[in-house]
Amino acid sequence: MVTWGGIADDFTGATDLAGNWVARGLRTVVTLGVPDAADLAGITDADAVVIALKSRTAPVREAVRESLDALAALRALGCTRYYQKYCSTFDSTPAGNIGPVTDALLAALDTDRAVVVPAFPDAGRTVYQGHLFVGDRLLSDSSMRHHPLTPMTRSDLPGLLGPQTSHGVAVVPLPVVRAGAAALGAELDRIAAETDTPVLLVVDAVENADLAVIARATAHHPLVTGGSGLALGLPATGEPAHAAMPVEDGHRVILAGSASTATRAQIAHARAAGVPARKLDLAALRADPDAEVDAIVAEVTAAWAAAPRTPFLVYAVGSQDDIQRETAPDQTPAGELVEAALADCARRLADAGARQFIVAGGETSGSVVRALDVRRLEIGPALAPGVSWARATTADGLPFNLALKSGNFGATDIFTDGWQALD
Ligand SMILES: Nc1ncnc2c1ncn2[C@@H]1O[C@H](COP(=O)(O)OP(=O)(O)OP(=O)(O)O)[C@@H](O)[C@H]1O
Ligand SMILES: O=C(O)[C@@H](O)C(=O)CO
Repeated sequence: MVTWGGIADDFTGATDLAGNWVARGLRTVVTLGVPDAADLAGITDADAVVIALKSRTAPVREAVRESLDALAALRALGCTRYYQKYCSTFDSTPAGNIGPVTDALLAALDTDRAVVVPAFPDAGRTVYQGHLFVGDRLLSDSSMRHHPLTPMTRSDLPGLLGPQTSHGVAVVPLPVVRAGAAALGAELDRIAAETDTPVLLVVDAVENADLAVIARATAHHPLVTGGSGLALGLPATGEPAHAAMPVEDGHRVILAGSASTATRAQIAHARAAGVPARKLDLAALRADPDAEVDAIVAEVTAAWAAAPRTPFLVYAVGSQDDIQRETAPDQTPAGELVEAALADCARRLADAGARQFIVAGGETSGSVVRALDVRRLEIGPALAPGVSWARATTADGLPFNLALKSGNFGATDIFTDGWQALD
């Protein structure tokens, strides 16, 4: 019976949440986009279903509509609890899309509160006094300050969320969490009873033990919101529930559209280790995208011919200077060019025999996975906190091994050593 329904605002985030549910013993399926009736009928024996949307940077109305469609699909599956998954670095703008989606889900579920828990200590995300930290830095002092789509220039969650929601936002500090689930639950009740309108409750958490307390205190809440960390706070229902993941025989490719610091370090490491690589040429893409993709495919297939088991890395950003933030009004933004090119590369390289993909970046993963026409993922072993191998099948039944890596997740050697589970 499906209990949990996840609504994730990007594809890497969806596999991140799914991986953590799997780690707690929940059999979890990820659908890419809102599932139709046929997709729903194919979901059997799952405890949790995550619907991956590409709504993080979509227009607000679209993000809300898609999230409500996802909620309706999850309700149709019989879910009784819902998890709005957004980025552990709270990627959003003053317009949204975190707050508007939470408001809409609260209204649709007719509930008066939702906790806000971006903390994911295993990945270095902690919340203290309502402020979000990335490692030892405030969010606004981290590399997220320079994100090409959602630059995060402040760290206080009420300040970030306030402009995005029509509801009140309260902070529940760490000592209340450390007082245990009963005390935390009583405090959440007290705050919720103070107003007639729903309230968003930012709860501090710096360790997994704090997440376990929050999970217990919210066990009766229809809706929780956060990064994936809160899923790790659930009581384990058994051994990790990884899907069997047959290794698909074929070539390996890494597609990195992410501009994040961790991805850049992973690219530098892979290049230093001799992984054949090609950086997208933005000027060439602007001039003639098909010709640039033709040239990439020719280079990758030649490299595979020489070394069939060696992955090839196609990437967008080697250093901060590569990021083009401004474009003339009549020009396609660089990010769109990159996503379209990597999506095209994915399709063409799959036709040429690629069966094992690591894709870096949430937006990038959305574009790539759509181009591959993958409808659902079954989650396999983890490569890093928040990153798992998955078995993917296209609408035509073509199977892949796919790992969708969030921009700032994964150790430096993930592009060289992340393949071990497939060896
Ligand atoms: N040179 C560039 N100039 C501007 N934008 C770029 C450039 N290269 C890539 N991009 C865009 O930057 C965006 C990066 O977002 P993406 O979500 O893929 O990665 P990320 O933010 O690092 O990952 P995550 O969302 O998982 O944290 C994509 O839309 C990508 O196309
Ligand atoms: O929560 C995270 O940090 C990731 O799953 C993510 O959403 C990055 O795109």
